[in-house]
Amino acid sequence: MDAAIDLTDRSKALDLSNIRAQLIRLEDTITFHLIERAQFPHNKTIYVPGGVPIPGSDLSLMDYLLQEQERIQSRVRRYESPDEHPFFPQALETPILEPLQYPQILWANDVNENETIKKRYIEEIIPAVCPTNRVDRGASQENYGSSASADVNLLQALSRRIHFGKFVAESKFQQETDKFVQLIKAGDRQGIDEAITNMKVEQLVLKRIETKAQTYGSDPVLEEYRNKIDSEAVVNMYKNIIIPITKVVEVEYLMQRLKGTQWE
Ligand SMILES: C=C(O[C@@H]1C=C(C(=O)O)C=C[C@H]1O)C(=O)O
Repeated sequence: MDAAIDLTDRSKALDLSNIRAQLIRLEDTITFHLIERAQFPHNKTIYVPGGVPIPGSDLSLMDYLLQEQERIQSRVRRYESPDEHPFFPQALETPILEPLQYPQILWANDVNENETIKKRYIEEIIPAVCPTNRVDRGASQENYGSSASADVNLLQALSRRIHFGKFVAESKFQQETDKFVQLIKAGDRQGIDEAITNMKVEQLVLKRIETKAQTYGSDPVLEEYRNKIDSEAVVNMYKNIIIPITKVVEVEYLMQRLKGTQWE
């Protein structure tokens, strides 16, 4: 997919204020996808391999839909973009569109936190945002397809947001190269984590996402349409899952940053 931030312009892509603006924009995407998913109950069956019989596949319904979505979107070069990371890399196909000419912005790395993202999404995020009090009445009566479609949109948005940590890390590396070279050469992950942490920005993110969840989750006119999403659950998701995994991406990206450089 062609990214909203111009990744064909290296200086713009590594401007920290531009990157943070993109993270803010992704808050809207994630909040609206959460509201969509929270319409439906947990529907735990769609996350269980074999829970819904799929001809020719032993994947869960959600994994199957995610894999096939990535397959078709790879054909319009979604995964050529440096800010996109597949959950099923083995399913990607050759794009039918001509490749975009991306300059080298990020250093070569193999950081991909999607397995962690998906595991925590299924085990922690869905139970927190979806009503779990309804009995699952099975495929013939529950919105399995709509739930899985909303999951795919959400997981792709969460993956993009979290892996934007690579651009943040590269930007910070270029701003304080000597400091990060020393920490990376020492293998000091804790020190790198402290160096990339900006608590003021994190607090602003949490305050903003709480306001967005409350605002987007309520109809501006009809009183009865309020709290379509649990804003506390959304804040906890950012605080305990999204921001921490983003920082893991930053740290692990930086741990690979000296490969092939004069500092190695
Ligand atoms: C993304 C950044 O790096 C870190 C991660 C943040 C996040 O995931 O929201 C916010 C601030 C930093 O602790 C940043 O500095 O903007």
